[in-house]
Amino acid sequence: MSQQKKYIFQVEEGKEGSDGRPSVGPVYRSIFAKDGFPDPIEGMDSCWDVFRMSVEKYPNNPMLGRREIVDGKPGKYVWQTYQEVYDIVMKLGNSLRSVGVKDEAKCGIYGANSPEWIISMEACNAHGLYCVPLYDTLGADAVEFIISHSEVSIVFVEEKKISELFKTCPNSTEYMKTVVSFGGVSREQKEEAETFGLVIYAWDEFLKLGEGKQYDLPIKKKSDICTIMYTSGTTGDPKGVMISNESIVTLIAGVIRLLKSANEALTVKDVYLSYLPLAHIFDRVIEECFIQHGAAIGFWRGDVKLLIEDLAELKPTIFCAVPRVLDRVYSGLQKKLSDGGFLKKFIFDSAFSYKFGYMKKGQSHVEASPLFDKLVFSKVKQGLGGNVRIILSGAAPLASHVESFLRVVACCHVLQGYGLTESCAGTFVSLPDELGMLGTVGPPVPNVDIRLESVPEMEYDALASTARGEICIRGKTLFSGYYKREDLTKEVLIDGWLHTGDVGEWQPDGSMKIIDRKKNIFKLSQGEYVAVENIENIYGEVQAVDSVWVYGNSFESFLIAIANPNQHILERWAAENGVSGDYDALCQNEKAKEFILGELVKMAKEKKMKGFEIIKAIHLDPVPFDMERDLLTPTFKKKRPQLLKYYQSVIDEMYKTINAKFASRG
Ligand SMILES: Nc1ncnc2c1ncn2[C@@H]1O[C@H](COP(=O)(O)OP(=O)(O)OP(=O)(O)O)[C@@H](O)[C@H]1O
Repeated sequence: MSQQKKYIFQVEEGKEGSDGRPSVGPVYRSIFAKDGFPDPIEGMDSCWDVFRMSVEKYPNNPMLGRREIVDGKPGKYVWQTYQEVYDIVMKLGNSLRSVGVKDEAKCGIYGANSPEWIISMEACNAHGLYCVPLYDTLGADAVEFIISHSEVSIVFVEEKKISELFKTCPNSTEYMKTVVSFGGVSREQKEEAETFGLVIYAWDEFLKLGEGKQYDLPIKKKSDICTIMYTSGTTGDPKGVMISNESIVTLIAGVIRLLKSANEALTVKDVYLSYLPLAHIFDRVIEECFIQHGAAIGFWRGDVKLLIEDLAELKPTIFCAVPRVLDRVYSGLQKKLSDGGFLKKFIFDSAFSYKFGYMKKGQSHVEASPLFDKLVFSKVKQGLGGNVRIILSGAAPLASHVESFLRVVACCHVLQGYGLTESCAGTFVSLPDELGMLGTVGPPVPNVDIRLESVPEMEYDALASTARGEICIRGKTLFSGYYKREDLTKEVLIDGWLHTGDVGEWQPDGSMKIIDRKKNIFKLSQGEYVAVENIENIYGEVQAVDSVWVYGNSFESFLIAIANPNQHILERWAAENGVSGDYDALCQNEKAKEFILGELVKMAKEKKMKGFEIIKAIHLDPVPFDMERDLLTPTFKKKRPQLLKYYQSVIDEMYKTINAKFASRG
């Protein structure tokens, strides 16, 4: 670690481990914080200030937009200005007070992103309430858990989720007393609510309660909690991450500094498509940044099949995505290319190699090939609406082949960020036009300190010349603890350092590469440690599969996998190999399984994976892993305990068959 790292500088020495504590590497900070961390904007102490100050500065700017529906058809985006939104927020706040909601009460928001979602959140911010977001994809069990755990007394709910919310009754009514619909409420729903001792209001009805009343807004402190954000639970029960005003205002200051240092900036002209769940920290902080800049936020219609159409109409300038969305963009483009015939593909591939070649020589994506951008790649840009200048991927690892492809063809910056709910999202982000940062999450943002901690059981050494270890974060963006789980807080927050559970490797330029996850390792029966996400990332590069879940446990000596094949490729293979049957039948076909397994094994060998990392059997599910079956989180991460439960019988059968085969061979 002696060489000069361009994008970070050392602020503390590393230390050898002692008293059972592992060694820690040196503490590093972004070069953009060389003269100190950026202070939050003056006068901005809370989330409420973020919004309030923008209302004062940009009252007439469009803030929240949704598509107007004319004769059942979606039309243009219709906007509410900052001032208009503010007026509704104030009314809503008065209504909240008038039904007896007190300071620091917990207020649930359950539904897909919408203007009402943001308005409800801002009303909570105004009155110092703890906002508790609930993903619209959550079922009654999870909603009940969160409402009861966080003691939510009032819930704002999307109209179509009311029935799901009622399923949590009567258990949830120990705390929940009032429900406010984002839209209307039927007479039956009113009656049902009554039977549970609940009061339910339609949106307009609730707004009227506050009319003519004026309640003072409490003074908000930086240290106040503004949100209890429940993690989506890839590792077990959701945890209530308490996020303070300070975390958010510090994060915003860091984003401004970072963009400025990279010759970028958000402006009032920026437009954002709000479709990633606001209940997740990634989208929440991006929207806070947009609000702080007086920029515009347009909402999707809540249907993934209509996303591209909403994109085309809104024409956003910044497009945030989780890798799964970008994977779909990638495979959609690949399919179009292979369907387009030899000549089109040849021209595309040639243009791609030419432009990528110049980018590798250090040219920016704009300079590398303006001609091919215009002739070949402009269609891809148009597919995203035509105005996107930054694609930001976050929340999970982005496959390198998808990243490099998009960096060339999307004609905009493609950046990858890394963070946790506990670190208020963005902790690392790659920099524009730095091709060397491909496959990394870039250097730290300029408001945190980072150090690696050795993980001896996985042989990661934070003091080695190529330093590897668990990523630890220190700074004011960190959470204030898990709500009512002091025990869990103490496990991850030690001496001010958040232990992320993710393993990283410093790169020579000061970027971080996420190489492993401490949270999902297990031992096979012969004693070998398996870092399953790492392995899945490699198998994920195989074109013949859209998604793969690798499984093993300490009672078995080998790994198996469940995969969603790529339908197009599997059907093409079947046609070429004389295998008949529809897609569902193909997924059952032994030869088809052999083909997919063969492709995965080929990749494993190419990437020099160890013998025990090579999967020995596969099950093909034609239905992609989904949220409906509770197999994915709303940010499309695999819910491993649930996957195991769902596929348990298939897994038992696979192990039985293979073990019998091994036994018969002696
Ligand atoms: N760019 C990235 N590359 C790799 N992993 C990432 C990236 N961004 C986020 N992650 C992963 O996401 C984790 C944080 O996720 P988040 O805070 O959303 O929690 P969760 O997945 O919802 O729930 P849980 O804490 O229960 O796993 C990180 O610890 C890391 O493992």
